[in-house]
Amino acid sequence: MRSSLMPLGPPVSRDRIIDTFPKWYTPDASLQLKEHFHGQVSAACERRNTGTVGLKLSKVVVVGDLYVGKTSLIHRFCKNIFDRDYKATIGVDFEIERFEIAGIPYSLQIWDTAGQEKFKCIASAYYRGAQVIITAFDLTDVQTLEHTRQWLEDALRENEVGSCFIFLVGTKKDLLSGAACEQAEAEAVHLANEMQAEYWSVSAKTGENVKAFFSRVAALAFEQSVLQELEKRNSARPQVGDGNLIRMEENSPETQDSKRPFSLGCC
Ligand SMILES: Nc1nc2c(ncn2[C@@H]2O[C@H](COP(=O)(O)OP(=O)(O)OP(=O)(O)O)[C@@H](O)[C@H]2O)c(=O)[nH]1
Ligand SMILES: [Mg+2]
Repeated sequence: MRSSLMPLGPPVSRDRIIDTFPKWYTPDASLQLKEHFHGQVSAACERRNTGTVGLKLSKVVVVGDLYVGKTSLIHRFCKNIFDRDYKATIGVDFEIERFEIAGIPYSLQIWDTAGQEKFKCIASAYYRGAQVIITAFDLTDVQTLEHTRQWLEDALRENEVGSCFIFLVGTKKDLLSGAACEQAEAEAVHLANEMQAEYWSVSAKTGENVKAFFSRVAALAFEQSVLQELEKRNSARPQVGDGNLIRMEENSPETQDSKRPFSLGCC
């Protein structure tokens, strides 16, 4: 199941309002290079005609080795806190973050999973139904980058092929600078391309890029949710066919159009 219904709440905070399509971190490893919402999505949002999108929770799963900073990244974004002390995640945890995107309410359910081997079987039970998979590694520890392939493989096994946006995120950016940072990022960008992932460097300690990163995640997931909603509606729309029969039209130009971003933008 991709998402579940949730009740409407109070207005979202100002820094969760997204009006323009958030940009990528680097064009060398980006899922989409466009700078605006898809035309059909903007039109649907203007008409407030996005169906149940505003009532659903889109699932985001964060995976990666222990100690890379998954919990810290989520806590920096959702609670604006940073804890220097390490407290291992046991199994899984989640946060719900509410946005308003192009005037439409939208929510992410962000799942924080344990990196420790002994909790892996508990955590992996929660991979299913992810719209976004975030594979995190520590920019100062190349081994954790190497392990992201395996984390991604495990998460994808529980999901339909091509149904998830994939991000590769280098954490603890504050600990690296200059040539060392460039070298680590270059290796990560290379791997991100192999994984068909979008690459970001972040720091939970300073907050660098954290909000921009999650805004990008939310906008890509939102756009996909709206397009899926429109596609569902279009393909179910009855049309009068030859001989005055009512038939379901699968190949209308509108339906074809709304499919295009999936092949371009999604993994
Ligand atoms: N300097 C610095 N330290 C960080 C950053 N992010 C996390 N840390 C530290 O790294 C350690 C591990 O962070 P966690 O967020 O608990 O790591 P985790 O990936 O959730 O670990 P598990 O739950 O065991 O999988 C903690 O001591 C954090 O304070 C960062 O951006 N910069
Ligand atoms: Mg943790």
